[in-house]
Amino acid sequence: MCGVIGVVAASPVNQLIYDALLLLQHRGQDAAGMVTANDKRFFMHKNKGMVRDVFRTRNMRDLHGRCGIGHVRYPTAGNVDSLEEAQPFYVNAPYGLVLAHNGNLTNNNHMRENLFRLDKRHINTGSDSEALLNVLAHELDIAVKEADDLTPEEFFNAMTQVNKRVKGAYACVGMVARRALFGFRDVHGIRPLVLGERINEAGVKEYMLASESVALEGVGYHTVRDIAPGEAIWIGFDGEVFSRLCIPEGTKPEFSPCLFEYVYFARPDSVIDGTSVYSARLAMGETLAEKIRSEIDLKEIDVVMPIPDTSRPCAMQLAMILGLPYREGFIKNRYIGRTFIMPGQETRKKSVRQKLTPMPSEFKGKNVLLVDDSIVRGTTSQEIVALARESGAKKVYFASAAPAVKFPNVYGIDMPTRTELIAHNKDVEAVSREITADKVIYQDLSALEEAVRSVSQGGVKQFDASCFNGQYVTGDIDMAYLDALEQDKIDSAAAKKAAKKENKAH
Ligand SMILES: O=P(O)(O)OC[C@H]1O[C@H](OP(=O)(O)OP(=O)(O)O)[C@H](O)[C@@H]1O
Ligand SMILES: NC(=O)CC[C@H](N)C(=O)O
Ligand SMILES: [Mg+2]
Repeated sequence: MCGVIGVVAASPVNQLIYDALLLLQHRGQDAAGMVTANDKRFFMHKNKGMVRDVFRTRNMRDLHGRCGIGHVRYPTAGNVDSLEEAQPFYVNAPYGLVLAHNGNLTNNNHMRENLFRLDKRHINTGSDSEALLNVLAHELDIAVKEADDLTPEEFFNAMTQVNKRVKGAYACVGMVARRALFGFRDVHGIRPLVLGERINEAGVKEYMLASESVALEGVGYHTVRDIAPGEAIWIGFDGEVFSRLCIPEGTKPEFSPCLFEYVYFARPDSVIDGTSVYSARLAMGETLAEKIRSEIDLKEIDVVMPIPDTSRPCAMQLAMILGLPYREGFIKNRYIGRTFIMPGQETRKKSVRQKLTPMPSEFKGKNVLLVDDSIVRGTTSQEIVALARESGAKKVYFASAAPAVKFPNVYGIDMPTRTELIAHNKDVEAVSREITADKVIYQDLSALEEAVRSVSQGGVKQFDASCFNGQYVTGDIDMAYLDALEQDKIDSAAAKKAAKKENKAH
């Protein structure tokens, strides 16, 4: 679940993009990058690590220009450790293009094969984003050959072709050298992308595209609107804006934003597709409270506690509705990032204990109801229930604002194998046993969807909820696809292990 930023301004944008990327850090902690542009060329810097580690003063000094794009990466395709796959990506023709991508393509292998065989382009990394950029470059090349020059019209024609060839989730920003900033969103609108603007001191309009509204509001822009599913936008370096729906003829894709953005990924202070994430999380707390009321005698619960950070609004509202005391039983170490998006199970497990410390006085002799936004691999819940018991809790109930996660996510969340999901092939009692809770209560999917819809001002009717119900909105995912994905993961883990062994031997 990466984060992207794009800006066209009247003064240097390096610091602005840096600040906006910091506000998107929760979407990707593994790598970060920025490309700026002046009237002649691009300037790029990217590396592995968090925003603060990647951009040093000396790097910032070299990022010239008043237009630019930025990216924070949470890898879902290719090699997790690879610097080569940090974004943005660059191709030199036509005109010179750079791209930053949030999402994950579901026809990556097929596309790469076609790029090589038909378009005579070689992709030297495993990144789906680099492949996407090459498809765009190829289609732009064809569009400009037919028209002799690149205008927004040719760009939109090329984007319609891209949307024909590329499947999966993609919310992107990019630039054409010396011409424009552009952005586009896949035809189902799975990943978010929002447009903002501001008027600077000289009265000139400046534009920003961002994965989440918090990134643009936090740096002094205001939200104009969400980019629509299948829409592409072109913001010339001269400030002229054009946009068009680039949905291939004969297709009628349904708008299906990712439900997990509201559950976990997005910051609560963002508004995505007209829906406040914070209000959605409060509403989740209300519906979950009703489920708890029907499953547990409330006299059995002494106290409600959130698992910081994401579940806080939900747990708070739930406690209020149930009339139970709300307490902070776990103190979060502010210097440890999000554990779910860290690579490697060992790191994730260790980090949960580093991140959350129990307050023994809140647990001693009490029946506690712990509330989290989701239980995915069960890393957090397993550790947390053990910590609660070690701290003297009598009974430990565990409630999840999301339903059981039973299927892989193929649209930009790194959970590609069914076996790593704690609820795969297990009923709720088996999950309770596994995390050693007295009882687990999951929110029902219909209640979760209704909760988000109830606060939506943007007319969102349906969601991509594939990790809960196994229904993939792009229509190209079946058992064979999921099996192959799993095999890929097993093979690459084995290859990594073998390489490590060989390195040691030398
Ligand atoms: O079952 P799991 O595989 O452990 O995944 C679910 C947990 O991971 C996330 O927390 P994370 O620490 O990433 O971020 P947060 O601080 O925003 O809650 C999420 O909020 C759950 O707590
Ligand atoms: N989570 C994402 O959005 C990842 C983007 C892209 N698939 C990558 O792996 O770099
Ligand atoms: Mg959490």
